[in-house]
Amino acid sequence: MSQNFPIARPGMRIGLLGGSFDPAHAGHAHISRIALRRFALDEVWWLVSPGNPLKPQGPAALADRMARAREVMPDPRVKITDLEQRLGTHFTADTLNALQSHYRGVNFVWLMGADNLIQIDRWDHWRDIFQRMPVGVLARPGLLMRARYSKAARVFANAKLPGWRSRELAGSGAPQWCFINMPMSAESSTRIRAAGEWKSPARGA
Ligand SMILES: Nc1ncnc2c1ncn2[C@@H]1O[C@H](COP(=O)(O)OP(=O)(O)OP(=O)(O)O)[C@@H](O)[C@H]1O
Ligand SMILES: O=C(O)c1ccc[n+]([C@@H]2O[C@H](COP(=O)([O-])O)[C@@H](O)[C@H]2O)c1
Repeated sequence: MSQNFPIARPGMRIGLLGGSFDPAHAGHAHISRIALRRFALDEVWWLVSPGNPLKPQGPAALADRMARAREVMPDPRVKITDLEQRLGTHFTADTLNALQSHYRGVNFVWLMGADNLIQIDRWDHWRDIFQRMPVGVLARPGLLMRARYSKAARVFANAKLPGWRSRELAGSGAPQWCFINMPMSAESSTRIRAAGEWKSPARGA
């Protein structure tokens, strides 16, 4: 299954940012750059998903979302991938399992915005995600308190690494997670779609 899979050497520190990217925007680019620096990562891989299992309306065509993502994020340290499509996985826990099996010895970190920390307890096998690899959470406007008191934050309270130790996260075992409070971007795909600024020929149901 290695055809067209990005290359990664054992020991590399790679952040995985999963998302619909429908479309990709400056907020994704912003948190990727912050994650590279604050978690001392070698690379960030965007996992442009075939579709979020919790969203009833399918996203725009994968090829269109990939093309837009490449325009938005030309930084060579950030790889735009359709790995979930290639792996045939839909749930994040399955994707991370498959990637760890394929890339033995690579230090992966699951990255997500604060909105997803708030709702991750609705994801399939969500505790396994925290048990499997370190998790880096990036602040999103207006969500600080809800994120702090979210179920996931409470369940894994003892595994929280303080922000000033963020550079240790990628090399640490799991469960371990870290919340980064930084200058935030208010951009969202919802706003861009609502403004009619993103049109894709194919949109799934
Ligand atoms: N402005 C932002 N600040 C912090 N995190 C963000 C931001 N935009 C997106 N993210 C995070 O990036 C990942 C992928 O996001 P996604 O593709 O769903 O974009 P979105 O703008 O949240 O989309 P939508 O508005 O359709 O929900 C998620 O973990 C999300 O929390
Ligand atoms: O595994 C799940 O149950 C699950 C449920 C909802 C969302 N996710 C993942 O969370 C990431 C963010 O999704 P989205 O649609 O908010 O960009 C993306 O990689 C999704 O596949 C995963």
